[in-house]
Formats: sequence, C-alpha cells, structure tokens
Amino acid sequence: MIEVKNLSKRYGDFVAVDDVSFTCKPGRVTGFLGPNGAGKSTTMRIITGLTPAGTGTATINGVAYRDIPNPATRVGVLLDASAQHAGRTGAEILRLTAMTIGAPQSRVDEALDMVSLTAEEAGRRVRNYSLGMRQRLGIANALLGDPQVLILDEPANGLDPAGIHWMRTLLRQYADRGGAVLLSSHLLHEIEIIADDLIVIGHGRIVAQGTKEELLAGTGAVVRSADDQRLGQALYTAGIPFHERQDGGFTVEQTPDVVGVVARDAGVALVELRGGDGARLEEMFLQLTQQTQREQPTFQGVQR
Ligand SMILES: Nc1ncnc2c1ncn2[C@@H]1O[C@H](COP(=O)(O)OP(=O)(O)OP(=O)(O)O)[C@@H](O)[C@H]1O
Repeated sequence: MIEVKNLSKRYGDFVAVDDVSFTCKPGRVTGFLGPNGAGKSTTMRIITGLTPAGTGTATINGVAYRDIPNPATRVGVLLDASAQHAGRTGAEILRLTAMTIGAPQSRVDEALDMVSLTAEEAGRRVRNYSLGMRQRLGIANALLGDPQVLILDEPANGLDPAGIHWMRTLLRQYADRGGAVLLSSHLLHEIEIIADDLIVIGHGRIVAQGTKEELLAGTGAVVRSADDQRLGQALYTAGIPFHERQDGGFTVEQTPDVVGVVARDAGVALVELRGGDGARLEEMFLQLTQQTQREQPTFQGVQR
C-alpha cells in the first residue's frame, strides 16, 4: 500500500505539490490523472525518494522508499521509459537489473513474456525500439523483482489502443494477485480504461478522488437543444444549476427526466439528452486542462 500524507513541494515561490494526501490499496489500480504540469511526476518522484518532500510524508507499506532494503523487490518503478541505455539490448538491460537486485536470470524471460516482447525484439538495441516497446521494456524492468507495488509514470504513452488494452489486462492481473498499482496519465480516456480508483490533480492540488464508478457516475444530465439560450433561461427560471459545455449544450445538475420536462414546458426541442456519466469529471478535467494550456485543449476521446 502507498500512503501519501499532506505532501507539499515548492520550487522557490512556485508550489508544485500542495497538501496532497491519498492511498493506493492492494488489489486496486489507482490512476493519477492531471494535465501537464499538474504535479504528478513530482509526487511520484517524492514517493520513490528521488526528490525530497517539502513537507508531509510518503510511505510504501509503512516505510519511506529510501529506507526499504533492496527496494526493487518491493516496489517496481517506471518513471521515464526513454531513460534506458540506448546502446544496450532490451535483454541486456533486464539481465543487468536482475543481477543488481539479486533476481534469478530466469526472471528475465518471465518478465519479457509478461510484457509480450519476443526474444528477437529483446535482442535489438533499445535505440531501435518504438516508444511503445520502451514502455513494455520499462514495465518488464519494474516487474523483475516481483514487487507488491508498481509505480508507473505515463506508462501508456506511445501505446496504441490495443497496447492500452494489453496494459489494462496486465495491470488487472497484477492487482488481482494482490498488487497495488499507481499509474499517472494526462489523458482521461486512457485512465478510464485502465484504473479502478482515480485521483485527479490540478495545479498541485487534488481536486477529486474516489472509485472510478463514484467519479464517473454523476447524477447530472447532458443536454443539447435547438435553442440553448431559451433552454438556459428555462433551467435558470426553474432554479436548476447548469454549466455550459465546451462542445455546446449544458451539463445540468438534475436528472434527465427533470431536464426533459423543463425543456418540454419551455417548448424547446432537444437534440440530445442523456445521463451525465462522467460529464462533471470530463468538464472539470477540460477546465483544468484549459487553465494549464495556452492553446485550445485537444485530447482524444473528449474534444469533439
Ligand atoms: N526541479 C524543478 N524546478 C522547478 N520547477 C519544477 C521542477 N520540477 C517540476 N517543476 C514544476 O512543477 C510543476 C509540476 O511538474 P510535474 O512534472 O510534477 O507535472 P506533471 O503533472 O507530471 O506534468 P506532465 O504530465 O507534463 O509530466 C511544473 O510546473 C514544473 O514546471
């Protein structure tokens, strides 16, 4: 189990991580979601002892990472898949890690198998690997010591949709055997596919956390009409809170049937009316992303 308590980190006047607390439980895949620069990597670097915390604590099974003897046998870490030695082959990198952490060499083939890298691919130099292959190699490296906890920074970067599904299966099986996984992503859709629990971070602060079902459930509605101005007026008059959506229409804090009645009474024809599954999370994430980017946000599966 990973426990982060009241973690903060400043760089000069800039607060990169601001009073962050969460736990990652065994048997669960926890997604750490936030736009670029939100503070995900900094938090993960603090958990893995690479960056000192300003205030607060981060422990793995009750112990700070730096105090764990032979940590790779307890915690598998992948923070930067591109940081692997480009001149070595994948197999060489794994053999070296196995030697360093005292894992049997037979574990190299097992790890390659787990990430579906073939013997031929493992024999190639890493400089010739695609980003997706580097991610697989990095995960194999993290799994070598048979750890109970995995910490992966943007592991789905460079994976195609089939690769993302493959990763979900791998991490699901790992969690089902009792492992705890913390993985970060700046893509809502990606994390929706892979994670059981979600922690959403923006500007260094946690803005939402809970199970995926809790966060995606939402009781609201998404509505689009032929006359949004009139519909907005009718919702306002009925005292129902709503927010304009980036892509037109509204996210409404009421059930679709109530919204339907308001629209009917106002004589507004609806183009779309559905339950707000994840709508609030999606909106919140869009806003966070927009605040941290100068250009229009574009990320797959959300922007239409
Ligand atoms: N060593 C450092 N010195 C100064 N600022 C830093 C340092 N490391 C990180 N930051 C800043 O802290 C903020 C959080 O960065 P971090 O890398 O944790 O974000 P992130 O959520 O992982 O983003 P990304 O998805 O882009 O990797 C950023 O604004 C970054 O510029």
